[in-house]
Amino acid sequence: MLALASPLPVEQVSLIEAVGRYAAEPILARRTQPALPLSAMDGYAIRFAERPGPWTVIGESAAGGGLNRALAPGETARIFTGAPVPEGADAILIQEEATRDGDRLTMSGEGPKAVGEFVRPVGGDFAEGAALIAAGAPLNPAAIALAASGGHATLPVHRRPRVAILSTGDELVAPGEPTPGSLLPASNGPMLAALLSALACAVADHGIVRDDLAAIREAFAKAAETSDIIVTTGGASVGDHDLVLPALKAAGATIDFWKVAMKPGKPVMIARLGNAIVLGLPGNPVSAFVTATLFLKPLIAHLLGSADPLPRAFAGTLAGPLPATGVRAEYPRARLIDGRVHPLIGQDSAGLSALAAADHLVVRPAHAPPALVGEQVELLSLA
Ligand SMILES: Nc1nc2c(c(=O)[nH]1)N[C@H]1C(S)=C(S)[C@@H](COP(=O)(O)OP(=O)(O)OC[C@H]3O[C@@H](n4cnc5c(N)ncnc54)[C@H](O)[C@@H]3O)O[C@H]1N2
Ligand code: MOO
Repeated sequence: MLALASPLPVEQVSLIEAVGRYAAEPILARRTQPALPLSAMDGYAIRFAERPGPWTVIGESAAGGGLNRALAPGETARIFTGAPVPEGADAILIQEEATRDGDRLTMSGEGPKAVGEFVRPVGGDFAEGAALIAAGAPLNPAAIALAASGGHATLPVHRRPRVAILSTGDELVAPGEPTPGSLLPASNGPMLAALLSALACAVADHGIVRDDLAAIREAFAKAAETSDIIVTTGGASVGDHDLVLPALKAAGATIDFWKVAMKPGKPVMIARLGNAIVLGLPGNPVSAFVTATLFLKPLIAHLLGSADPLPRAFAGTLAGPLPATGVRAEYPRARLIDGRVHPLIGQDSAGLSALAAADHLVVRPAHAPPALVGEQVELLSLA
């Protein structure tokens, strides 16, 4: 799926607009941090070899300022956190360990233990020209701070994918509407919109489309004009009213694959329609959620230029048993409590109650024997 499309075009955006995206090229430091040796504490700038004093206080260095001359032997300067350490000083005596009487200062506590104590050296964080953020690395809040500190007000990133959501099914009504007979609220649209709201993308909800070949085909053609990704739910399986595949073909799409040996999620399909990638997700709410987690999220990360778009599994210990698997890999919903994996009751593909209680998916390979309490399993976080 990832090979079907390349990261979207690059744009230069403000730091805050870059959050949640990925660096489109290596971000280099435009300045050295710290640019001068800075104090890490409030106290006095001293020469280490002169402990325990006494020293004569000759002035003050505050953040944003500095002392206007070097310290001579026997001299010290009052200094504050973030202030430049004057020439001639090589350590900071914190004020809790100092006694001052007018201009006379002596050490009353243990004092610094080595030359350089509480002095942040020039370039201790990074030097001008250093690679701060690698191409394809996530621009999380820490990276944004690093870029700002490195002298950047804007960053090169890939454009946000535009994602269209289409819910198919004659049985669906908008959430909150009456549900007489076999009608039911369309929950997949809001679920996908919620999942996407945490990602750097622009979402357009195209609403509910009836189980009608022409209607679905038209909805595809319209969505393809303005979307990088089209996500559908429902109508993906083999029933007479499952029309997403024929509608895609009628719209001129190239089908890349249909059906994956996974449970839930078996009927998932991937296609190309014009410049858009189509993800046909199953209608069952849990199947739609699991396939959105395993396919849609990585696809968005890939289009945003992530160097590492796939979810990363980690190991956990089972607190409850899991049955043998069949021909499909399985992704049972579980809750991690005190470091142990509790599989949830109600693993049906339509069981939203268990899904909402889950914070992890267990990854179970196909043809696996039953997994017993205490056994190690692979986990994917839903956070
Ligand atoms: N004979 C077979 N039948 C089925 C197979 C199969 O291989 N052979 N696969 C099953 C599997 S696995 C799944 S998963 C489902 C997926 O079916 P569809 O993608 O065609 O989904 P629908 O039939 O349209 O709906 C399934 C289910 O989900 C409800 N639904 C649909 N959309 C929504 C929505 N937006 N919000 C809430 N609920 C929704 C729908 O009412 C159905 O109950 O097929 C199996 N069948
Ligand atoms: O794949 Mo379906 O998602 O087993 O219910």
